[in-house]
Amino acid sequence: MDTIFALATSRGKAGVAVIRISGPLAHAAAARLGGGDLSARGMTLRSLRDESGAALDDGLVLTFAAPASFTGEDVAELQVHGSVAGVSAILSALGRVPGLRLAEPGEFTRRALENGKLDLAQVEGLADLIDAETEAQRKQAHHLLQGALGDLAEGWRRDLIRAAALIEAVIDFADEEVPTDVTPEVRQLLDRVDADLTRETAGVRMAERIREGFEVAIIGKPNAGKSTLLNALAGREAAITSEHAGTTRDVIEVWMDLAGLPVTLLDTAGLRDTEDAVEGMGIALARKRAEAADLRVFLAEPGEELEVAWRAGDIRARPKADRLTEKSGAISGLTGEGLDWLVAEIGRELSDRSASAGIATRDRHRAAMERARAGLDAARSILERGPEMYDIAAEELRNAIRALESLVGRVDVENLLDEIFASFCLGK
Ligand SMILES: Nc1nc2c(c(=O)[nH]1)N(C=O)[C@@H](CNc1ccc(C(=O)N[C@@H](CCC(=O)O)C(=O)O)cc1)CN2
Ligand SMILES: Nc1nc2c(ncn2[C@@H]2O[C@H](COP(=O)(O)OP(=O)(O)OP(=O)(O)O)[C@@H](O)[C@H]2O)c(=O)[nH]1
Repeated sequence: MDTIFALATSRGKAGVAVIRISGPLAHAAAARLGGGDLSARGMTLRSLRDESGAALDDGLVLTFAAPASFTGEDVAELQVHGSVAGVSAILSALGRVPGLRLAEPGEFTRRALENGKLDLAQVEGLADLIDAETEAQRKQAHHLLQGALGDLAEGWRRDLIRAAALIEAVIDFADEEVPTDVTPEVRQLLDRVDADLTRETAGVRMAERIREGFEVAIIGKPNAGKSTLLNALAGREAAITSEHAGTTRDVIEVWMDLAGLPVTLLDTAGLRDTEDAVEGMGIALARKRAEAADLRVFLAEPGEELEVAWRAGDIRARPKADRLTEKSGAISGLTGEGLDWLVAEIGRELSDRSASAGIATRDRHRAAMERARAGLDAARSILERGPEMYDIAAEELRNAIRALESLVGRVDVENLLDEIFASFCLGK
């Protein structure tokens, strides 16, 4: 097994930078730069030198002995000053140590997976945690990293294994007088797992929104103040505003952390009948994006006809509050009036929906759970046809069990790994 190394912190000026080394030569390599033996697990301040004895930096050297490390291998960390030149000098010196090579993106985590330190769903959680930019994303990713999905899958797997064992006992003792009516218990086990899988599968959609972000479209007539509102919420001039109706034509997207939730706000072309071909294209695009968005904020007076279908949870805000005497439900991007109310409304609606998010967060999870349910449903209906069909039912249950195992990467995932690790940053 190669010994690999990489900068684990991000490149650039920083207080401290961490260089990680993992593999059989990790401790020897750290000792070589750090001037002498290191304890199997510990932390010492060393003067780091290259092979000619020239000083590189003073740094903390941490050692972890296999298997008690992040990767499960011998690991050493060099915690050095976060200097661009200092870090490159140390990385070059490590590159000259025979037997060491630079790690590929995600390679440390890949080893942690191979050594059973993390399951596949935890690896996905780790990737999400590193990407997390809002509180909701952090919580969701941390839950996954802690192994919540693996725990769930393990519980279901145990139930299905018990159900399969009950069925197989009937097959094995078919000629003998054993209490053969195992179907009530089997049915109960299958019903329970089915209900859990149904709930978890339904929660993936919302969990995906938290992972990827919600789209909130601002729509209304030309000149309603959509771009001004977007800029006020974003806190910067993301979109051009003008008194000229029909200013915005493309969809302008602004990412923001809205009450802990990841939101992409969309500013769209004002909706009206127009002779202008380019504006017309902008309006068509506005409708399309507004319809596909998770939530629509209509800048419109009560009773004003809306040109995009209203859906439950959508919000109507009256434009240009500063010109109104009756202020309820009105906002102004120009004066800031009503913006707290609007942000709270959007936040409340999206967090209500987020409550239905499950632990599973990806298409891959949904697909595995759907395969498990298909096997389980097939087993359940085959069981009804009587004991002569039990072996086929047991086979369907084994398919369901395999699908659950793929959730945490116990089986069938070799071809997925490259894809999953490709998105990792170097040093992770
Ligand atoms: N300096 C440093 N900080 C870090 C990490 C790291 O690798 N290095 N981590 C990297 O992601 C995270 C912490 N994750 C870690 C997970 C496991 C082990 C580890 O040594 N596990 C052993 C021993 C456990 C123990 O001491 O109780 C094990 O699991 O056997 C270390 C860090 C965040 N902070
Ligand atoms: N009094 C007042 N004027 C506003 C307010 N918001 C925007 N305006 C003005 O209304 C005009 C249109 O504002 P925009 O934000 O460009 O409107 P829009 O809805 O994006 O317009 P289109 O791009 O044409 O669809 C500009 O002159 C703004 O300064 C507001 O809250 N109060």
